[in-house]
Order: sequence, then C-alpha cells, then structure tokens
Amino acid sequence: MDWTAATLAVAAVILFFRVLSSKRSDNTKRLPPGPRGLPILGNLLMVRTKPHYDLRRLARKYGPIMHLRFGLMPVIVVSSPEAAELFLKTHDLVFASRPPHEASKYISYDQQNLVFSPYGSYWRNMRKMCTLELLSNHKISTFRSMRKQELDLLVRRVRDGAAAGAAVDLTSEVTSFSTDVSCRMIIGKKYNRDDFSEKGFEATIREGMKIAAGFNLADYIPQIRGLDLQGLIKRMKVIAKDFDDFFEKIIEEHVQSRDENRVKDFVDVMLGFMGSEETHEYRVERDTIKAIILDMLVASMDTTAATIDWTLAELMRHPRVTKKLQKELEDVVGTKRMVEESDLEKLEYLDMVMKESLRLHPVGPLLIPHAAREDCTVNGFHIPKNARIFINIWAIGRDERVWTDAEKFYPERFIGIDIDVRGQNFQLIPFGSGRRGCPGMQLALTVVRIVVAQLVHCFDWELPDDMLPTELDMSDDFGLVCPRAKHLQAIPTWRLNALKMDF
Ligand code: HEM
Repeated sequence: MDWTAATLAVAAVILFFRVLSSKRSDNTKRLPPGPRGLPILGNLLMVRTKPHYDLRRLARKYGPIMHLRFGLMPVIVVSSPEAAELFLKTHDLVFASRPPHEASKYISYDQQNLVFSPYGSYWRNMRKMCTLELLSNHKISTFRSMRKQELDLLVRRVRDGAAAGAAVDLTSEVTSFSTDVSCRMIIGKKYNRDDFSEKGFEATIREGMKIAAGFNLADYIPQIRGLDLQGLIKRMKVIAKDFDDFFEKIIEEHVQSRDENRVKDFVDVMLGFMGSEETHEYRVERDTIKAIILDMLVASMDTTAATIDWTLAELMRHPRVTKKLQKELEDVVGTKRMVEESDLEKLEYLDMVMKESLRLHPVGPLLIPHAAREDCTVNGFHIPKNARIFINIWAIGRDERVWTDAEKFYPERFIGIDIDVRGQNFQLIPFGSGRRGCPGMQLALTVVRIVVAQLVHCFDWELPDDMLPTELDMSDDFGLVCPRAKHLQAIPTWRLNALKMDF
C-alpha cells in the first residue's frame, strides 16, 4: 500500500465515523411527543376546519409542547402558559420569525409586509416605523375626533333601528364602523365603491384573508409549489392585481393632494419617508407602502369588529353583567351624555368584561405562526430550525387547570388579580407577546372599549323572536381572524332619555 492509498483509507474511516456519530447525535435529539403521521402528508389530515379545536384535542393526549408534521415541515404546538412563556419570552429571539408564506408572496409584494415578513433588518425597520410613526399613542390620539364622528354615526343608525322596533344586524353595523374607521386612518377616506374592482373592497379583503389563513399544501410541501394543486395561485394573482390597482390610485391621490392642514393618514406618513433615507432611518419604497397599507387594513378591520361582536354577544347572554356594566357607566358618565374616550380609564368593570371576552374569544386563536430561526432546546426537547410554531391561546384561555370554571363568562374572576392582556401574563395573551406581539394593541383596546361602552350605555338590548339568552348560537368560524359564525341580531331600545340626539 503506498502512502496516498493509506491516507485516503484513513480519511474514509474518519469520515465514516463522523457521519455515524452525527447520525447518532441526531437520533438522540428528543423531539416533543406527538402523533404519528402519514408518509408525505404527515399529520395534515388530523387538522380540519377548526384547527384550534383539533390541536387542543391532540395536546390533551401528547402534552403542552407537541410535535406534528404538516407535509414535510415540522410543526410545534404550544398549549400551556408556561410553555408559551418559553417560546415567546425566554427564547423570543429564536422564534421571532415567520415561515415562508405563499399567499403573501403574491398578495403582499413578496412578504414585504410586517405581519408575514421573516425576522431580519427589513422587518425590524418596518416594525419600528409602524410602532413609532403609525401606531404610537400620540398618532392614534390625532384620530380621536374622527373615531367619535364614526361612532356617532353608528349610534344614529342603531337608534333609527330602535325607533323602528326592529332587530339590528349588529355584526354588519360594527363591521361597517370598523372598516370606515380603519380606512379613514390608513388611506384618509372611506373606501368608495367606484374605487375598486367589481367584486368589491370588503369581499376582496376577505377572500385574501381566507386564502392567507387556509392550509396551502405548497407551504408544507414546497416541491409541489409549481403545480398549484388547489388553484390558489390563480386566485391570488387576481386579488393581488385588484389590490395593486386600488393602492396605486390611493398613492397617486395622496401625491397630488396639497392640503397640508388635514390630519396625516398612514399613507401620508409613509410617503414622507420615501426617498429620504438621509434624514430618516426608514427605507420606504412604493411596494413597501402598498404592502403596509394592506397589512394595516387586514390587521385592524376584522380583528376589532370581531372582538366587539363577541363581547356584545356575551353581554346579551349575560344580562346580569350588562346591568352591572350599565350601572358603572351611569356612575362614571351619568345619563345626560354619551361615553368619551377620556372616560375609559375609569371604567374598571368594562376592563374586566373585555379581558373575559378576549380570554374566551381571542380572534387569533393560534396567533400567527412563528418560525424557528435556528435549532433550539426548549424544556429538554429539540426544536428544529424552520419548525412552525403554533401557540394555541384559545386552548390556554379555556384550560380548566389554568382557569376555574373556564368555560363560564364571569368577569368578576379578575377582581383583585393582577392579570392583564398586554403580554406579560401568559395565561391571557390575545395580542401575543414579545417581539412579534401586536403593535396595534393600544389602538385596538381603545376602539373596542369605547364601542362596547357606548352601545351598552345608549341602549338596552333584547334578543329577537323571544330567544332566551342561553339559546344564542356562539359557534365560531376559523380564518386569519376568528369571528362569530352567525351574525348577531338584537333589538335596541334607547335608554338615555335625558339626552337629546342632536349630534
Ligand atoms: C382586538 C383587536 C386585535 C387583536 C386581538 C390583535 C391580535 C394580534 C395577534 C394575536 C397578533 C399576532 C401576534 C403573534 O404572532 O405573536 C397580531 C399581530 C399584528 N397586529 Fe394585531 N390585533 C388587533 C388589532 C390590531 C390593529 C388595530 C392593528 C393595526 C392597525 C394591528 C396590527 C398588527 C400587526 C401589524 C401585527 C403583526 C406584527 C408582526 O408580525 O411584527 N392589530 N395582532
């Protein structure tokens, strides 16, 4: 044997043992427990139209940190406050990314939005801009009088319904209110039917959200991406074109408008940063603006409306709670005027009602999927790089080990307990927590509280057709946002007789 052959033989033996030992150490990495899956599809068929229910059922068997496989992708499901804290606080930086997402590649300018953008300098820059320039306390206070105008209009519409003695479709009314407020804040005007394609603005937004939330096989088996087996790419291209035409029109109107005195909407603010990187740190291009407009519309319109809707439904089912809330409003506001945003901090029972509603009905029951940026060990379990992380906050909110009488709507459970919804108490995180937590939380809490307070202060409510409170259907509908499955209808009676409606 010459020296060259000997050296090659030794190198081959070393390589063989290296590979063997790396295989062994991979095998010793302990994944969290979970059900066995099918070849290729993995556990995809175990999750049907209501994933939050299916994943809770599985977690009851396999534990609060559970491993599944959707297609070829590892999925980790988190279902206890302690485990949520490990993922969103202890190891927040590792899990602060989002997985690749086919729908937002088409609809959101190649994931240039905030919601689905992977962790990195682009996301950090956009997140900073949104937090400091669009959603700061100062900025949202500049829209206070606009919110009041829209709320007055909502009350007026409901009062007209009260005069007719008919049931009002509260879900539709609250959704229109929320759409109008969001549009005025983000694009500076209510959306106009003529501005959009035939299908209509709201229907297109909803279709986009449905596709974005759905289980797209290509997200889990990237090798079949080009085949478009579910026909989603075709639909997404149509939606993306409709949005792009609309946003181009909006941006052009803003560029042409010279009124310096009006309150600056989000498009104005972002246009102010475009092409001025020397004076501002934000790198904003035209596609960035379009992606963020869509993000803000999607993130604010239906989340806020669905939260108000769920809360009003719980109040209809619990007349005792409604009476107690009306009493608090009479004590703090009186019966001679309507509620103002400045009253909100004094309304402690309202705060408990909102917490209880968000506990039972978080509109993002699984948060938005997070992604592992690198391999990580959590609670002794190996969490592989690129794993999708679902945090089942809906299951946590209804866990009997965490909450006494968990299924019961009982706002008094928060008396004397220091738990709020702002991301520090992991048994109640309807807005998420940590780096990816909701940047619109303050705005959302202001809007949902003022609308609920106003509608309960101004009106008494009765369910139609002699329906008993216990008969109200409370089923939900899963999507990017989880609203009530059926519209809430109720008959209002004006109760502020001392107040003339001259607004
Ligand atoms: C009641 C209303 C709302 C609820 C319950 C809610 C809840 C949430 C949740 C659960 C997340 C995901 C957190 C995570 O993945 O860890 C989120 C993200 C987000 N929310 Fe909200 N939200 C609401 C309203 C709003 C509003 C009004 C805005 C802005 C106008 C907004 C903007 C966003 C954005 C931009 C993100 C993505 C943040 C990121 O990925 O960095 N949300 N929200």
